[in-house]
Amino acid sequence: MMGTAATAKSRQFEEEVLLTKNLKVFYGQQEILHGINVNFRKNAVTSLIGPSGAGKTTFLNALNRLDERKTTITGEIFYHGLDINGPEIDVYKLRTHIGMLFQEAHVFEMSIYDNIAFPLKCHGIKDESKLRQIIEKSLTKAGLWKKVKDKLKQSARLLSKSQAQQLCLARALALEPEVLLLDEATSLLDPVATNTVENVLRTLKKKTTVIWITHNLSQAARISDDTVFFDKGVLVEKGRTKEVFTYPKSVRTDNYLSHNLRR
Ligand SMILES: Nc1ncnc2c1ncn2[C@@H]1O[C@H](COP(=O)(O)OP(=O)(O)OP(=O)(O)O)[C@@H](O)[C@H]1O
Repeated sequence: MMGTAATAKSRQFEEEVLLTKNLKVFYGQQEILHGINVNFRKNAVTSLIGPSGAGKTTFLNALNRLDERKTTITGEIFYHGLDINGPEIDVYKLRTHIGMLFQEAHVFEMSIYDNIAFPLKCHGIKDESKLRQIIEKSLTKAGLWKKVKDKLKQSARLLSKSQAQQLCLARALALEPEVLLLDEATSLLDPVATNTVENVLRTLKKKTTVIWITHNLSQAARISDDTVFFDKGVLVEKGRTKEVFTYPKSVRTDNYLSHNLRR
């Protein structure tokens, strides 16, 4: 049994799904992120907003160890208290807990079915009926099941851009990640698909911590519980979305929002 102090610590990690401490990211000699300290609330949707070049993507990629060959990282990123850059961390496994969706849909050169089945098989799920069950469930969650249920064996390349992105969302959801990172994942979608993804994010937050980058400020205001404003590699402000949008604490946030919300 754990002692009281250990129990309190594990409870703290339970709540602190993901947090960064003095996180700096460098491309070569250039420091892009200047010491980011942030804690993401469990099962909340957090929007990362800010001007182009602020470092949002660099930050998001660091949370998934995506750019590690190109960047140098100092400081720490903790996932339930574990330093994700620690030597004992299996990146492949980490990414089953922290999933990611990009602006462009990256479908595999495979059937719609196999696009979802492949990663599941890699993680040891081989039973066909179990696979079918997960595939149907995740395609339903992503709002695509009805459209593709009769053509699961067709190439995923035949899907429209929006449908391909929904397939990528289904693929990410199939692994039931605890954290889902999205980098402008709806910016190339049609309005119907955008609405579907927004609804998925709303329902996901019962079980999932969502962190996403969006340039669409009304979307951020609509969907997210919390908002983080980045500018020039600095985290300028973080708070409840309503507060950040209504009473920003920083003049920099205020200027950015008033300039960009009007457009
Ligand atoms: N591969 C790279 N090599 C060198 N510098 C890079 C690289 N990728 C990004 N940068 C630099 O890092 C800084 C932050 O870029 P980043 O893409 O993280 O910003 P962003 O806020 O996501 O911008 P956007 O909203 O336009 O996507 C920029 O100055 C950019 O030029």
